[in-house]
Amino acid sequence: MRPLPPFEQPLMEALGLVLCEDVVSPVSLPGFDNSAMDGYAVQAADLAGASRENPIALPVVGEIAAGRAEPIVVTPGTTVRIMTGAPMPRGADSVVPVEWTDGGAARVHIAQQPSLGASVRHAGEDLQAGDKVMDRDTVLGPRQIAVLAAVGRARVTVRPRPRVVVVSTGAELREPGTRLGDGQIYDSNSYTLAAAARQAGAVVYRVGIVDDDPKKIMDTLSDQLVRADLVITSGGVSKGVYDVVKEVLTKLGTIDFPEVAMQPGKPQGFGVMGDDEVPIFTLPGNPVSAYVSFEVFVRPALRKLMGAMPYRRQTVQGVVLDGFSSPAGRRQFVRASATSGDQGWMASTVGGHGSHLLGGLSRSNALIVVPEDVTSVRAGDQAELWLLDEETG
Ligand SMILES: Nc1nc2c(c(=O)[nH]1)N[C@H]1C(S)=C(S)[C@@H](COP(=O)(O)OP(=O)(O)OC[C@H]3O[C@@H](n4cnc5c(N)ncnc54)[C@H](O)[C@@H]3O)O[C@H]1N2
Ligand code: MOO
Ligand SMILES: [Mg+2]
Repeated sequence: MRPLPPFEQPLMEALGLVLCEDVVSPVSLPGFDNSAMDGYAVQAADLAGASRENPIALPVVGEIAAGRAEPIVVTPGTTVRIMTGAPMPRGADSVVPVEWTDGGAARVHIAQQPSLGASVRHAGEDLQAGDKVMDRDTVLGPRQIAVLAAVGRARVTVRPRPRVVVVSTGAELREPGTRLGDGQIYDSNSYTLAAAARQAGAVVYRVGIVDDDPKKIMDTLSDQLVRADLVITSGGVSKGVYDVVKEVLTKLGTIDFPEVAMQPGKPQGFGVMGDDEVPIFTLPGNPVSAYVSFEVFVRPALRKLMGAMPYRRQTVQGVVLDGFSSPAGRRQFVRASATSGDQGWMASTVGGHGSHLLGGLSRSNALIVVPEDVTSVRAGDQAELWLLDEETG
């Protein structure tokens, strides 16, 4: 699986994406000497000895607002009213803030001498034309977008959002908003996975429900391939008579269906489909298994397609507040509610451990990771916590 080929995007569309060029600034910042204060541009030497008791009066020979380039010169013994961000007039070396003055328009009384150069922001003090301001592979967030805009970039070269097709398999599934018949349940997985993929930066096509019918699954997946950079299915990968996803995909692609030593999320599938070798994850159907599998396998894969390498999940160490047992030989991901306070991170389990138990999922914001060789976690034990809801734009 390789990162998607880069293309040029308008700056705002690049939010959350990975930069694919080194950015060199064509301009200096600031671009010109300008005032840091609303006040008066002066020659500091004119104000020697100025005090509240004995202010020095200067004639105001003009005014410069931000955005104006007035051809005014501050000669000795004169001043120009100036606003924050306005270009410094020739001749002036310092700015007196309006608070040190009586605010006069034609003539101003100044009660304090500024130090030489005070409140002047110098051309190029922030960065120089020709400076490299950003490295390729940077993930573009608000702070990076700020710098790109400030140096005048309207478009940047980034890797695109992966197009992700999400399919739920299962004859028992119905769309939310419709009536359930006997034995039927609402399809939550396609929503879970679509939401998670979109939040991770993908453009998502939620195809929804396909029956456990090999031909229907085959036709749907073949049809969807044209618009997919990645396909995610859920359900039908265990040992049931109607778990037909494996059978179909063996014909459509080169896919492995391993059992992974984790809980939830034991039955998994990953491989490539079609002539373009589109990657596909076949996640287990149990709702919590599907979600945890997304976090463990799909999120890093999306980041790789987007070019962010290597993917490093933010994890913290925290104290587990309630004890539980954990299966031997499987890495367990336990949904939890985590908070950080004076004592560091603390986590309580929510909603039970069964991979069908969805009720508590909405109250969780973390996963407690229990290593394969640990079979019991006691209240007060330290554990690794995965903080969920990482946003990438
Ligand atoms: N004999 C065995 N049975 C099972 C094993 C096993 O090792 N041997 N593994 C269990 C584990 S662990 C898991 S996880 C599940 C995986 O099942 P499948 O991937 O085959 O998924 P399904 O059978 O289609 O569904 C399982 C379960 O999840 C519900 N489901 C499915 N899709 C959705 C959806 N889109 N939205 C909400 N809920 C969904 C489905 O109704 C089933 O209850 O297999 C165990 N069995
Ligand atoms: O591995 Mo299954 O995903 O535990 O329920
Ligand atoms: Mg099954």
